[in-house]
Amino acid sequence: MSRASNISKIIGPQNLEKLRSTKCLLIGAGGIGSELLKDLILMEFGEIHIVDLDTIDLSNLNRQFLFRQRDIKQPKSTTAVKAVQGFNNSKLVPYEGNIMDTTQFPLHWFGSFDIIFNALDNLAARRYVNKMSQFLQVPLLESGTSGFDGYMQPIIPTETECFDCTKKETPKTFPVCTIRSTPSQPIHCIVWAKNFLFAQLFAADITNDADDETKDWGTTDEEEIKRIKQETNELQELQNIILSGDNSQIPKIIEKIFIHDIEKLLKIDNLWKTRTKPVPLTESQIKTDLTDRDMDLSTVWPIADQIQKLSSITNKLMTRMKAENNHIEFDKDDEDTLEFVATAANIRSQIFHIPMKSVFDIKQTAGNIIPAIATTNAIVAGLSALVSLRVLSLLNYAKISKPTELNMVFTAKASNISQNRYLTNPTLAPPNCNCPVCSRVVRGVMKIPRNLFGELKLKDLVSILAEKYSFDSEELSVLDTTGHRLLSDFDFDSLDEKTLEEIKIIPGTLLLITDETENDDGTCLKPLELYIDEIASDDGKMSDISLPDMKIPLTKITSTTEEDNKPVEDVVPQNNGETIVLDLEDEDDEKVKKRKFAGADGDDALSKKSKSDNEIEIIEEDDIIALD
Ligand SMILES: Nc1ncnc2c1ncn2[C@@H]1O[C@H](COP(=O)(O)OP(=O)(O)OP(=O)(O)O)[C@@H](O)[C@H]1O
Ligand SMILES: [Zn+2]
Repeated sequence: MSRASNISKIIGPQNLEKLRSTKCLLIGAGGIGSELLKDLILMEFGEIHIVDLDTIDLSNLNRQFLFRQRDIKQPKSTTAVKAVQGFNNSKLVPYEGNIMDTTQFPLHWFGSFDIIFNALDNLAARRYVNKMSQFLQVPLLESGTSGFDGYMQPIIPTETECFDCTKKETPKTFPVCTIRSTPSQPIHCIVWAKNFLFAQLFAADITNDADDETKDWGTTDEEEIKRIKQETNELQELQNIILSGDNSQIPKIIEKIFIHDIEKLLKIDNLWKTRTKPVPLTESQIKTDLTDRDMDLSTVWPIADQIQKLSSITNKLMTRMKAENNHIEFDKDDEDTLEFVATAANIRSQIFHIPMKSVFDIKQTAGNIIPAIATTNAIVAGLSALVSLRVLSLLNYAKISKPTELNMVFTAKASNISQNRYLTNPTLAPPNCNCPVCSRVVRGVMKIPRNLFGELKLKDLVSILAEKYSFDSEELSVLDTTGHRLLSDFDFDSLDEKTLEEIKIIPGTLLLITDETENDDGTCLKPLELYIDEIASDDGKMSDISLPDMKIPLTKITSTTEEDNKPVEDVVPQNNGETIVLDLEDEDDEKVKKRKFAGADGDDALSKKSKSDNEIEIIEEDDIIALD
């Protein structure tokens, strides 16, 4: 029996025809994405557009079954499409690119799809796609896995919870001083070795922000801050040694980092009142032997071997610098960079009385590797594909009368199967009325003729919006949520005379417009999120600018504290109190809004970022870093 007649039996010939004319977007061609692509093809979706920004790595091959050894370094999206050509009746369209790139993937492009499948691995992209689905009211099937655990959540905009209705694990930030002066866990040393030492020595374009007065050092101890700044400056001298290619100076580099810098730290008495003092290396421990030896990456080496390996690997990287334009990025799959970070982290651990780890273990941490299980990916992708039939109302025997009858799925105590069901499938909840993404704002698209971006001033934009929506222009704040910048509010108007182009409001920018006026009854207008789009015209006029026709609803004023953002129910599976991070990472852009609401001020607001460039982001739990 043919595949089509099988599907036809299940969903009926009419629904099969509908499925064959359905256009879907699949974002991510990794573990879940490869599975989903196969599933969607087998179900005979009419068009499948697949986006991925990455190329294939050796480490993907064990579970991303569409890829082979010969595909390494090839783009995932196009390779995945090539791999399935043989059994495919769907129209397949691959794209190499970042789904958040508004030039390649503008809002209206998302609008051409009937349904979106997320098969991503990071919070930023998930949140972005969630927002696009909310803008356009396109259903989204969100999914993720971590080892044996996984989840799949259909999101029907305005009807069911969105991705941001529930609180997600967000990366934890370590104070600079913990990383730079007082590490107490292996991860502190790994972050130091990767983000500070390696970046400073080998990423030549690293900016020196040691003099940044506004930087949050995580300490007010002047002496300590002074030491951190001085250390950064001195490291730049070490980078010069690396650039010189003079390998006779390698022992000097190691001596400076693991003896002199530690001795300086020891002089800051305050740091060691309640902590065990670090013990610097001794000069006799520092090797001049630069021979590169093969070592077992799964064992913890003695300190002498760590030092010898660090010397030899520094030598190797020094040589590579010349050939690689004086810039080497850390890459978990680049053994030299990994071994540098691992040995430097371990030597620092030894100095601070922290257990050392094997290179293999450090690779998991520094490379942000969350064990991926092919079967979990297959289960989650399969559920996502099957549930899409209900979302699209193509399963006559499982029709829903309202979207909240749909189910989401997540594993419950997957690693302890005997005591629990493997899968839990609660029905969907309605949107969380406190959700900053789907409930607290109204949305729309503002279309501006292309030629006006260089003419229209911010103040013109403010008055157009004020007139259209009866905002009080004096009380209006404009926040660029894409670039995390406050552009204008009642006590910050220095950008008002600038053109949109000058302040980088471009097609794809998301603006949050808030009228801060509080009515007597404690209500205010809901904030408006606008997607800025262009009209492809070079002689457009102000009257061509289009804004959605709508009345902005009133809302009760609530404070924007963490409490308010509390989810109705936490749907991210919890395992015996342990946090399971479902492949989430990156920043919480709502924080930016909150910071702004709390009163971002001053002329530096334009350059104000959500976090300082040097802040180091870590997901909870010892072994997962979200750094890149
Ligand atoms: N912003 C984005 N735009 C497009 N594709 C993205 C974006 N962010 C992540 N991806 C893709 O999503 C996929 C997620 O797949 P998966 O979780 O299996 O990760 P992986 O990189 O393939 O595996 P691992 O991280 O375990 O080595 C990746 O192929 C990644 O390139
Ligand atoms: Zn929401």
